[in-house]
Amino acid sequence: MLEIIGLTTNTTWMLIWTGLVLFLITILTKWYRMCTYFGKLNIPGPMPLPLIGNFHHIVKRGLTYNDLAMTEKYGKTFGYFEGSTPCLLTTDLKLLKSILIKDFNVFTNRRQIDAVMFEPFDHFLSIIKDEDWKTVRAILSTTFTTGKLKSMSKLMLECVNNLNEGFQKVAEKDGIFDSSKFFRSLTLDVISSCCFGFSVDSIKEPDNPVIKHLTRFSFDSMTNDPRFIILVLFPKLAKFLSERNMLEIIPKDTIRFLKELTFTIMQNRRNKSEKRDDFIQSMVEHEENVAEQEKVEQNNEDKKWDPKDQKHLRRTLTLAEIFSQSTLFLFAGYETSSTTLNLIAYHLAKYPEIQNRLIEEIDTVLAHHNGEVSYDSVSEMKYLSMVIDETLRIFPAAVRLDRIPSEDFHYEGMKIVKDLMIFVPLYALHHNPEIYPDPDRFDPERFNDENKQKRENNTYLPFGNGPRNCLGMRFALLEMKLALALTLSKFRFETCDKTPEKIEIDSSGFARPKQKIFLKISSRF
Ligand code: HEM
Repeated sequence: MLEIIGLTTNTTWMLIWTGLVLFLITILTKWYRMCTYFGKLNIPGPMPLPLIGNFHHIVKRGLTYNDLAMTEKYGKTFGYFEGSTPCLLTTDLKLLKSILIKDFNVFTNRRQIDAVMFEPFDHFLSIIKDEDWKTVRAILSTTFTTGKLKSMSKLMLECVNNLNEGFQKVAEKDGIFDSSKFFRSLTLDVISSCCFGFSVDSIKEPDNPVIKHLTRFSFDSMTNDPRFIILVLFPKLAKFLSERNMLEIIPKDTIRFLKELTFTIMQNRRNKSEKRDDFIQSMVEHEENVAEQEKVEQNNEDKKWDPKDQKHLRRTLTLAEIFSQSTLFLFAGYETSSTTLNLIAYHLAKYPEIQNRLIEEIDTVLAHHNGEVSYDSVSEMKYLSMVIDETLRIFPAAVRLDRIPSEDFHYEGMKIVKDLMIFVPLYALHHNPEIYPDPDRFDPERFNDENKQKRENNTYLPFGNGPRNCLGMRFALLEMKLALALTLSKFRFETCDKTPEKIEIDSSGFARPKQKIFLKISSRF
């Protein structure tokens, strides 16, 4: 009996030891491959640690500050590891031109994270690839034309008026407000109204179920959120957990609620029981155009759609695809625009002379437009653009661009292999003192015509560049200009005791300030 037990115990220990040794050998082999990976491609970079690669630096310094520190240390182009995933970071202007524009056919796509390839993420324009991306991008672009934006500006102004009502109430008390909270409310209302087709006032009705569900699209700092740490460091584990409903990015009830809402609104628009100048309406109009064109084609052989320039517009989006894009607009447009507005208000409060000059411009332009804040009047406000540009330089709301090459690519002796993750660290690019001397200083003059012309292309990329740049750029700029012009025509921002002296950004990937920004608002009249 004992012999048998002894034998079993020994065998068990043998198995455990063999397992451990095999595990160690696997880790060491993998680590060795990681250590030699970039050297073989002739790309410099830091030594990785086993399993986590160089991720510990991101946790320690924060995503953006780490990008800056590594760029300063390893130069314009280098490789490093996020977990065991090799990544290339570059701020080399010539390489950027290749990646974003010249060799776009090689660098068309972004990475797909397997663990999140389910509804609504699976149809996101930002994630889909190649021809599918081209088609959906062409269809969605019909929503962001000048004509459509002019119409949408009225919906945006309704939301800015709600914001100003909120500001008025604050100004009548002590004037102190949490700037991020107010601007988040604004951008949430704008996305809800323009992209989901549903009008809300989140300052007045914070308990509205739409607000409750939409705000679930905001995330904690990447390095504080275990879900993102698993996604980055252990993508296979993330996929395994996600398939078993153990890694939830957005709660299921929120997806169900918003999907039903989108479907109902879409049906109402299709049967013409309501009409609004928003994204959903654009998609219904697109469906009608395609149906109309098909009718024309059936009746007239000569009027066939020119397949060369119109081929992508022949298809219509499914309801699931439309819902997915509305959700993407929320992801892409909510945090980015609100963070930027929050930081603009902060800088205006800190630099009263800049705010005075901006207010002067707003008053002068509005005097020529019967006092009306509109698409046309804000388009004439040059200094307003300069203030927004400089804020997005110091704090690029989306802190990195990413692409993956579809084939091996050779650049100045380096081999950029197929499927290698490529990142463009915007914070590091925008803080290069050779391009922007004294880079932490807030100076909108960097964006006057003369100074802009002096700089090379691709030195300023808050909205990316090339065919895959930000689809919502003009939408976001319009929203921010309308918000600032209307607000500053009535109010002035000031600092208060609770205003932070310096801003540090977190690792959410959105240049979001770590500190709450409290400001004071006072009525101008
Ligand atoms: C201050 C506000 C915003 C900033 C700084 C910003 C920035 C960016 C950046 C850097 C990219 C990647 C571009 C590239 O890879 O070259 C991007 C992509 C995108 N953005 Fe924005 N964005 C903003 C607002 C918005 C808004 C309001 C929307 C929608 C209404 C939007 C929709 C998109 C979409 C759909 C993409 C993916 C485009 C594609 O893959 O074809 N963004 N944005």
